[in-house]
Amino acid sequence: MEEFLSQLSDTQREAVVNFTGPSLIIAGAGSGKTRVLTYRIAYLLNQGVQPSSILALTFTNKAAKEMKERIAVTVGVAQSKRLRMGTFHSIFAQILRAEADKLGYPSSFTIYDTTDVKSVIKAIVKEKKLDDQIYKPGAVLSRISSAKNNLVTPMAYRSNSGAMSQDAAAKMPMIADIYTAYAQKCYKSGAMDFDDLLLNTNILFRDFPEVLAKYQQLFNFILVDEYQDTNYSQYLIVNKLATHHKNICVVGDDAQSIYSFRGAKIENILNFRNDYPNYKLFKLEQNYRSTQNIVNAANSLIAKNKNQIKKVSYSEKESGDLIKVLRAYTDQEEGLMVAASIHQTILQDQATYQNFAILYRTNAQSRIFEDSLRKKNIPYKVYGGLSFYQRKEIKDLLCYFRLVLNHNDDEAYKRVVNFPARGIGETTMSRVEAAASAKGLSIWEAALNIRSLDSEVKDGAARKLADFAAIIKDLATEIVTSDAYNLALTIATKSGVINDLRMDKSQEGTSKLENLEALLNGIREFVDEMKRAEEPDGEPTLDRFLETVSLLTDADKDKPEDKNKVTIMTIHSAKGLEFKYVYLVGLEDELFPSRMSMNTEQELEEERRLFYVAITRAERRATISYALQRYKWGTPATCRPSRFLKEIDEQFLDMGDSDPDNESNSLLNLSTQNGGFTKNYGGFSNPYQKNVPASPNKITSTEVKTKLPAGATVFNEPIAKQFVECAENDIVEGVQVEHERFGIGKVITAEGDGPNRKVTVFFPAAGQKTLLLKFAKLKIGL
Ligand SMILES: Nc1ncnc2c1ncn2[C@@H]1O[C@H](COP(=O)(O)OP(=O)(O)OP(=O)(O)O)[C@@H](O)[C@H]1O
Repeated sequence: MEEFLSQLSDTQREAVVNFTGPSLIIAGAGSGKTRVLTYRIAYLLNQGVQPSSILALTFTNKAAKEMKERIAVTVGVAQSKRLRMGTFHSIFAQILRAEADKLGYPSSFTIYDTTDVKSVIKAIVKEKKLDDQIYKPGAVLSRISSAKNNLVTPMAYRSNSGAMSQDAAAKMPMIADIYTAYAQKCYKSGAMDFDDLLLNTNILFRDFPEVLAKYQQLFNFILVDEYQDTNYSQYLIVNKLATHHKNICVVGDDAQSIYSFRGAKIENILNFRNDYPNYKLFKLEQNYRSTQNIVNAANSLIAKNKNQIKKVSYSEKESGDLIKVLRAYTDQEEGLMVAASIHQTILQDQATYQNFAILYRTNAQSRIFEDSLRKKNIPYKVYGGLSFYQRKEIKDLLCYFRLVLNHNDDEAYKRVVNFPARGIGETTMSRVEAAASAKGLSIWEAALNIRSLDSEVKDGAARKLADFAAIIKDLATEIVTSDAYNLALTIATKSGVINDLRMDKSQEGTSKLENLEALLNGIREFVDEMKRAEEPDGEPTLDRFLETVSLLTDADKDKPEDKNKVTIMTIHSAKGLEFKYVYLVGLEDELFPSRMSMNTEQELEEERRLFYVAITRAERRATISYALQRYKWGTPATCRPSRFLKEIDEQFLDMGDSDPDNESNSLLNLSTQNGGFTKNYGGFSNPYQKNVPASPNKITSTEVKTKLPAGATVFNEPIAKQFVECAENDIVEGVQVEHERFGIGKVITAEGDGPNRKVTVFFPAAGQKTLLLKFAKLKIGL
């Protein structure tokens, strides 16, 4: 024990050994809060505290797993495996399963993912004959989710004047109706969405004091990581559970609160002192991750936020490199510059791919970086893309699993009833759905009695529905005797899914079959792992597996084969992670800070916190980039460097290459008169005003200037003396070309033959264009 305590600083050790009563650990970025939490738990176990009486709530399942593994090394697996440790959603899903009957749910309730939720909402909007252009599933979902996270039930919603007037202002006055119908549909389907897991836990604790008392007694020590990003619903659960023993320890950094759009309330951490007046405060201020320049730059920016708990974050590491700012003329060029810089760093520093992360504000920015990394043969992984479990064939089979376990799951029923094809058409299904809605039944129940509910359904169709039900019922008989893997395999076979894909000999069919195999292998691993771990609270059942899949967060989806790759992700997903080299890209106003979050000071403060999180992910070097022109809806638009650039103390920045007098780093060496890049910079002064090319002839992006001035250079090479006609295949990557309208440019890619040859050219005066040589007459430069 002494040995691991010696791995902590004095302040960290204090935060570990003072484990009774309420504790607030305010931890700056990189100050070792994960280490402190892990050791605090290990310390508790070492003091003889029962593992089952410790509840530790983390932000991702991956974080919980890693912490458990570290604890196991210190105190042994026997102890660590009995800890209640995981995300809010996974821990309370388990508690809800154990207590489901009290709320009228089956213990095998389904957890609806976002796709399911949106599909339910779509069906309701259709049923109610509302305008689907106004009541878009995403917008409706966000209203419902926000209501749930503030514990506003459908009944309370109508009398909540704030919510109602907000809906009226957004021209969506029917949200209350949709919310009510949505809650009813989920209930009769025996399904909960993510927000329900928290809302229903609160309802359970409110309506069943004896249940609350049981868990209050049980959880003697409660620890919450990333407390700054808890929402109201989570806050209440924690507070209720802690009232008995009051051994509550929350860890967080108000400067890293970045989830207000999901209902997170920074007030939770700011108000801890009021909730527990006799709390102990521990401030972890030394950053062990980053160099001094990185920490100081981050501090200089976050200091602009008014709303924060005072702390001094410092690093005792070397001062390190200044934060390099890359200025690109276009988004395309930004991609190339970042890829080139990664390539160069790998060679210079002997770094490996996994040391790098490219962080951006919105997912849509990923494509450009994917393209540029691919061109340089740099392997990468994108977080937050379409997950394996959302692929059609995988989701189909998962829906079979769900339906077998919970026949009332409407979304699963609709998805698989006619897959593989069973001749159950849309007409039959819309009749079944209408009957179910009219009678308040699930689709399963309505389908079983369809002839008596809707006499127009033909005997043949009713028989097919009955045959389908027989298959599902037959599969359900296997639940008790089979583990997850055997049950999954039986379902995949008897449902006809595997056979259907086997018949499809196309490449796509083969790859779908391989995906199914991967899913089944995954289930086998899950079973083996659970058996090995001898988890006390559960058998390796299929519903357990489904729950694990439903509650995966992006961070949990990392695959072993993706280990040594550059990571491309949003800043939100980068929370809690660290990389030697971080590229923070797209630092332009309206992109970062986002256009959606520039309206109030609070919104801007959250964007600033996002920037703080991003920069503090870097251990050794942080690089920032921005482009002066970016494609928006198919047309190039000029951009203005982010206001945050101006807010960072200049002394920590290296503006070197983005100086117009010294543009050697830029792949483009444009003359000062090039069209499309001029912009009113709104009087910004240093650090980047000096980088904006002076532009005597103001040309807007729509005015294309086709001729470059004599002596101008393109791509750091002199412009060809003359341009002549040539064969299509002579136009290859790297050559200079001239286009009638767009002027002179350089070929970036070329593919295909003869007149069908397709080329992508960057024209300094007109941006990037993809042209078919059949139509575009290009001359080649000599
Ligand atoms: N006492 C210490 N001595 C040396 N290194 C430490 C110490 N404490 C933590 N570290 C290291 O510092 C880095 C940051 O620690 P950790 O990830 O726990 O920070 P954090 O507070 O969770 O960061 P963030 O909130 O920014 O995600 C890790 O690489 C960790 O190993």
